[in-house]
Formats: sequence, structure tokens, C-alpha cells
Amino acid sequence: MSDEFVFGWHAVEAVLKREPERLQRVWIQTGRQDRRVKTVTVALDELGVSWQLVHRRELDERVAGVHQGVVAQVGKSQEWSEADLLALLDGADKPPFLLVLDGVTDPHNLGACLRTADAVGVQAVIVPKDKSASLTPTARKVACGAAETVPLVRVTNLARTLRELQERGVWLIGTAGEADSSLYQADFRGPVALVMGAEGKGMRRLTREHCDLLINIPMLGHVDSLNVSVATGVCLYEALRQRQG
Ligand SMILES: C[S@@+](CC[C@H](N)C(=O)[O-])C[C@H]1O[C@@H](n2cnc3c(N)ncnc32)[C@H](O)[C@@H]1O
Repeated sequence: MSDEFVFGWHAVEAVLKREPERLQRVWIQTGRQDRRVKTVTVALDELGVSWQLVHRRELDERVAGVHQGVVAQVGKSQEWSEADLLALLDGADKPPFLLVLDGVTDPHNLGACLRTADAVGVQAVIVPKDKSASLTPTARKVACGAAETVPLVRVTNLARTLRELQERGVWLIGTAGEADSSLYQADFRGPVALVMGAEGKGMRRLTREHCDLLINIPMLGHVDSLNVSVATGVCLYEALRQRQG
């Protein structure tokens, strides 16, 4: 049995739907008899996955986070490699629409970015292997199921991956508060990767140097920057607006 857990209804239902083979055991809080519990337990029975009704206390001890009364023990998800990413891009029938997170370390931010990435149709989220949040149970919970729908590609050398994307005609749009162009001047309609920086320091120098364009999100008040997941949401929805138009 693995020591990886997924919790919260959206996250568990997403594994059930997308990667049911990963489910090993499920615990559900006693006292719930709604339709959601029924649907999930019937599906688990059909798959032959064992599940158990337990007291809330037991769930609290198993995971640190808001579990909403459901916790699943799951096998490791298959990690996407750079080769998988390039194969995905080569086989795609739509222009690439990617998100790069250069050193986002907070699992809440990773989860929130994945959730928005799923909502706007981003094909993959790319992160460097080192100094980045991984798909912890908290990240999966915050992602609300998007951790199971949006491939997370962990690469050893982000600069090299960025070059490979550029060679495939992907335009790298980096974000930085001090950039001269505004988000609203950028053209997101073609093959693009939006590049976001880390919570504290922003993008690393080499990442920034690879970007074809740097954009800012206008800030009219007294604070210097937005939370990275909020900034990601603002930029991805502008991109979606243009791509749909
Ligand atoms: C909290 S900010 C980092 C602030 C950091 N002090 C810096 O100099 O970049 C984290 C990331 O969110 C994005 N971001 C936040 N506010 C932004 C803004 N006003 N314009 C563009 N990007 C922004 C950028 O990707 C940034 O690297």
C-alpha cells in the first residue's frame, strides 16, 4: 500500500473517474447517507475497492486538511516526463496552450493554478523538478479534481524545456510586475506558454531571459504584486477570452 492520500469529494471523485486503478482504500465519515456517498460507494463496489465508514476523528488523524468526510489511499500517479509533453504537443490538434510555474512552492498555489488551468483548457502545467511544490494531498484537494485532469510535467532543466517549446513555435509570455507591456497588450491567440514566477522571488533570471515577451498585470493600489495563483487566473482568463474570440 502507498502512503499517498487524496481527500475531499471532488478530488476523490476525480480519481474514481479518471484513474480508478490508483484507488486502494477509501474511508467515508459515518452518518452521511446522501446521494454522493451512494454513487461513490456503488462505483467502489463495482471496482472491487474496499471502503469503510469511520468516525470523523479517524479521518482527521489520517490527513491534515479539510477532508469533507472522505479520504482515499491511492497508488502513485504516473508522472509526465518532458518526452510525454513533446509527444502531446506533436499529436495535438489545437495550438499549444501551456502554463509554466517557475518554482511555485506552496501546494495551495499549485492546486489553485491547476484548477484554473483545467477551467480554461490548458493542456499541461510545467514545473521544474527542484524547488517546486509537488502533488501533495493538499495540492490535490485545492485542485478539486484538476490534478487528475491536467498533466503536471516535472522537468529537470526548465531552461532546456523552454527552448524546446520555442523550437516548436511556442511563444513564451512571462509575467513580472515591472514589465513594460501590459497583459492587455499581449496576443495569446497562437501557440503560447504563460510563465509565472515563484511566490517570493518571481521568475529566475534564466527563465526570464528565455521569455519572448514580459507582461505586467496593472496594479493601481499600494501593494506590489498579486498572489501567484490569482495572477495566473487573471492571465489565463485573458488568454481564454482572446482564444475564444
Ligand atoms: C508574488 S509574485 C512575486 C513577486 C516578486 N517580488 C517579483 O519581483 O516578481 C509571484 C508571481 O505572480 C505573478 N504576478 C504577481 N503579480 C503580478 C503583476 N502585477 N504583474 C505580473 N505578474 C504578477 C508573477 O508571475 C510573479 O512572479
